[in-house]
Amino acid sequence: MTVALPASLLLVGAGKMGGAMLDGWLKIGLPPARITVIDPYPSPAMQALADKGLTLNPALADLAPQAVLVLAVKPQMLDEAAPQLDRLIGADSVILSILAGKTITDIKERLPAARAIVRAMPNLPASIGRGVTAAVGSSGLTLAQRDLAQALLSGVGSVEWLDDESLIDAVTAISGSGPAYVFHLAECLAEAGRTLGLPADVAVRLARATVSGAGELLHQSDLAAGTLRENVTSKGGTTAAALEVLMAADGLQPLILRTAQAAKRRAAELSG
Ligand SMILES: NC(=O)C1=CN([C@@H]2O[C@H](COP(=O)(O)OP(=O)(O)OC[C@H]3O[C@@H](n4cnc5c(N)ncnc54)[C@H](O)[C@@H]3O)[C@@H](O)[C@H]2O)C=CC1
Ligand SMILES: O=C(O)[C@@H]1CCC=N1
Repeated sequence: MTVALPASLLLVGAGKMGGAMLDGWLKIGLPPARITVIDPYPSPAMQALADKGLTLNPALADLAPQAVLVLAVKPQMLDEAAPQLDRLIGADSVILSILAGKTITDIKERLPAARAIVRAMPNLPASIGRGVTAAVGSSGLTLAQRDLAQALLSGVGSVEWLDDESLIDAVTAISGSGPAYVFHLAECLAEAGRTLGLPADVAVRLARATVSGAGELLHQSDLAAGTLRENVTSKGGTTAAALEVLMAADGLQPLILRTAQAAKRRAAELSG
């Protein structure tokens, strides 16, 4: 079943993540003429889209209620952004929030007119249509509104619907922030390569190709990550020697756990 894209969509905050999602929505056929963007510091890409029919920073008093309002400002900017939005919420409007930490209750407090809210946590690979988003719907969300949110979110990658909003902070710690951990792995591999004597530019290229190639293999393969790891590991070989360090009791797993716990704690601090 093809679900229609929204008749009107207001994107509040078109930075790295809002901009990435917008790119995806344009690619799946949402016409620029149906999109309005509010951002005090619009990127050149946003200005270019305005030339193609997207409405950029209009007088909000002139705007009709919107089918979908996407909240994509920093969580700390919600208080500043919200007051002007309430009158743009109609009886059937869906609020789609991607703000880390901000709960459905937090959003309802700022937008009293909101009935249907989807709290979602996407990630940056959305910019190439390869994101993963976990989402949870508020009590007032109808099936049709959930389908509309699904149509938008699946336009930028895969979607996991959750019943329990309290899990979203854990999602933020794993897949929301997760791409940064992977990019840092590429930085660490390159640094290790330099320390082992490789020219810096060669080390950067090897690390980048290794992380992206392994990621793509994981994407294309049906095999579990552990099986793919074993496929690299010859008995008594170099990878086995490396993994003895990486998989030691004080190796990567406890470090990643502490990493994710720090992110989850911060998400909780951003609520309210
Ligand atoms: N960057 C990421 O990988 C992810 C970010 N998020 C969430 O997305 C949201 C945005 O994060 P980023 O895109 O990284 O930040 P960003 O700083 O790149 O984008 C925020 C945008 O909001 C604009 N803005 C500031 N005040 C505004 C206002 N009053 N009205 C409208 N726009 C305003 C800024 O000019 C900026 O373009 C955050 O709430 C974050 O938790 C969620 C998942 C992943
Ligand atoms: O760093 C942040 O707070 C946001 C949420 C997940 C990724 N970026």
